Amino acid sequence: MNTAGESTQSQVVVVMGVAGTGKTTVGRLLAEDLDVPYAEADAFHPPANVAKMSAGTPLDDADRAPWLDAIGAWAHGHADRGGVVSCSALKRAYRDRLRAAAPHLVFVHLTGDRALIGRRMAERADHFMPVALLDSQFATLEPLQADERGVSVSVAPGPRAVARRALAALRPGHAPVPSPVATPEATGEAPTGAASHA
Ligand SMILES: Nc1ncnc2c1ncn2[C@@H]1O[C@H](COP(=O)(O)OP(=O)(O)O)[C@@H](O)[C@H]1O
Ligand SMILES: O=C(O)[C@H](O)[C@@H](O)[C@H](O)[C@H](O)COP(=O)(O)O
Repeated sequence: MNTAGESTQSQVVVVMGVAGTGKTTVGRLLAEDLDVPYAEADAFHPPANVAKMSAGTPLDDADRAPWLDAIGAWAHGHADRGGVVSCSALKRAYRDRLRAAAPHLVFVHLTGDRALIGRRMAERADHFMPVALLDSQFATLEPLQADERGVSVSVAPGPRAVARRALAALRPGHAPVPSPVATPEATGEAPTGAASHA
């Protein structure tokens, strides 16, 4: 990753993935480690979006457009200082929209299977997002493609390990091809996209 040889410190990192995958938890840890501001995607939703999800209806592209634009504006505004923002960014088109506002974004896709994420969501208290929407989140999800700057990290381990693995994957000079001592299985991370190959 870091094809341009940039320091992770001055990058804006988008922590993406389906609801309940740990974007908030891991995103905060990453921001702390990088010593950059953190922003929570849910804070950018218009109230109507929160009401819709709370009622058990998935958002559509039109609902997500102003939300993505608000997150893109935040990312653009933090391009110099760096930052970490959570955002499900489920579709390629959504990530394109974010990149249109902030071209140098790098994505950390947190991945986990439906059963694990469903359990974690069910245990999470005081959150508007119903577990019932998880199937639609997985159905909508389009993983990072080969030309997108980013890495995928499994959320099977605890949050600190996930954050550590994400940071390692983001570091300049990260091994482009998994070596025998650092396979995706061993590290819990699955490099994806052009960025992970730098
Ligand atoms: N790696 C992890 N291991 C165990 N539990 C986790 C992990 N990451 C997040 N959690 C827990 O899972 C729930 C969902 O995490 P959260 O950060 O709110 O996800 P998201 O922001 O993607 O919806 C929370 O209760 C959180 O404490
Ligand atoms: O695009 C969407 O459908 C929503 O933005 C969704 O992906 C997001 O995850 C919710 O805001 C729930 O919040 P959590 O991801 O924090 O559960």
